[in-house]
Amino acid sequence: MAGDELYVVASATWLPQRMSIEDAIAAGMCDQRTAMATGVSSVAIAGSEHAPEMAARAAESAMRRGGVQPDDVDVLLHASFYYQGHDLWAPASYVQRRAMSTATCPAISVGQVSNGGMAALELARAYLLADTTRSAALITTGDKFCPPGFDRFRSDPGTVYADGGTAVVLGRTMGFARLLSLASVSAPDLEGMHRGDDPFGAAPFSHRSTVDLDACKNAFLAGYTASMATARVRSSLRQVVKQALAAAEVTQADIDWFVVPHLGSRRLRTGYLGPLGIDEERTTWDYSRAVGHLGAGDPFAGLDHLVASGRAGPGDHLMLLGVGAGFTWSAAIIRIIDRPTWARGS
Ligand SMILES: CCC(=O)NCCNC(=O)CCNC(=O)[C@H](O)C(C)(C)COP(=O)(O)O
Repeated sequence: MAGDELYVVASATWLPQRMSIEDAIAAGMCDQRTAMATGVSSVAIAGSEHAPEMAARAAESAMRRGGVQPDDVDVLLHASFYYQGHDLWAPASYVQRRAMSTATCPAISVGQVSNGGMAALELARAYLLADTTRSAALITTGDKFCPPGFDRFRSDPGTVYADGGTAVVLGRTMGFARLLSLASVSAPDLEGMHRGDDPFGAAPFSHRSTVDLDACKNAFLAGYTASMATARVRSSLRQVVKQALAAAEVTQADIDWFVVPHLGSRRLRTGYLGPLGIDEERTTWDYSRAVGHLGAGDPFAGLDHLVASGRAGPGDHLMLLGVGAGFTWSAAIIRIIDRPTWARGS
């Protein structure tokens, strides 16, 4: 293997139990209109589990699947963006203690809102390539979008939020897939989309008791019209896809699967399927609609689903797409090399 080849050695997802959308409607958590508009069929909703615990469980599973020992890992990057359970604390170190207790490598938290997993993957790649003595990185994500501060069905209309953890091991040793490229593009002129005209506060929830991204978006769009924002979003997405394809020396026609953000059906169609001209059947939509938006973890959950289910196999090219408030977009191209022993059909 050449010096700069990096592989996905293992992936894993830890999800709490699913609530059907019908039960969510019956419980008064979701209205029929939201169910119809988002097309979501069920949502992973944590009970007593908390975000870093779910991340640690995914990490333990990934390390077991990859035969990775704590001392093999040179950096742990934990991505999240909602409350991790304690006010001033190191969730990445909690994940490290739970999943790799004897490790002494750096454990770092990464924040890029819903693109945090992809940002961590990009940082992990650079960290490993910066020093040939470094061999593996463990990337985890974990979030729990629970009341009182978050309404998973109403805080961000168009997206239904779910709870869960994901993990990926990126390394120099041979894995089930090779990371061919990863590109990222940002549009900081859109950062106000998730801030609106709220004043800066002195403590969380100093302006409202529950996250209301629709209020922020509507305030922002008063000055930056929806059509301008939509055009900016679409052009940035196309740019990052073009960069990732070029760096991998493949074309979009070579992509067998698109791992898409777990957005509602309208947002997915208008923001991704339409602008990129991709068929829903070539995406992870039928999986994502049954899980919900896992915060920073969608790309890894989708990758893990395609591989573990056997739907993605040797020779397949996957494009992982991430988007985060800010906005930042990332696209990664990976080629499946082998069907891991933990995958169906192996
Ligand atoms: C806050 C969590 C997070 O980082 N989410 C990723 C960023 N949000 C999205 O990509 C959702 C889609 N939203 C958008 O593309 C822009 O807000 C648009 C372009 C204004 C469309 O908004 P919509 O009409 O879908 O509410």
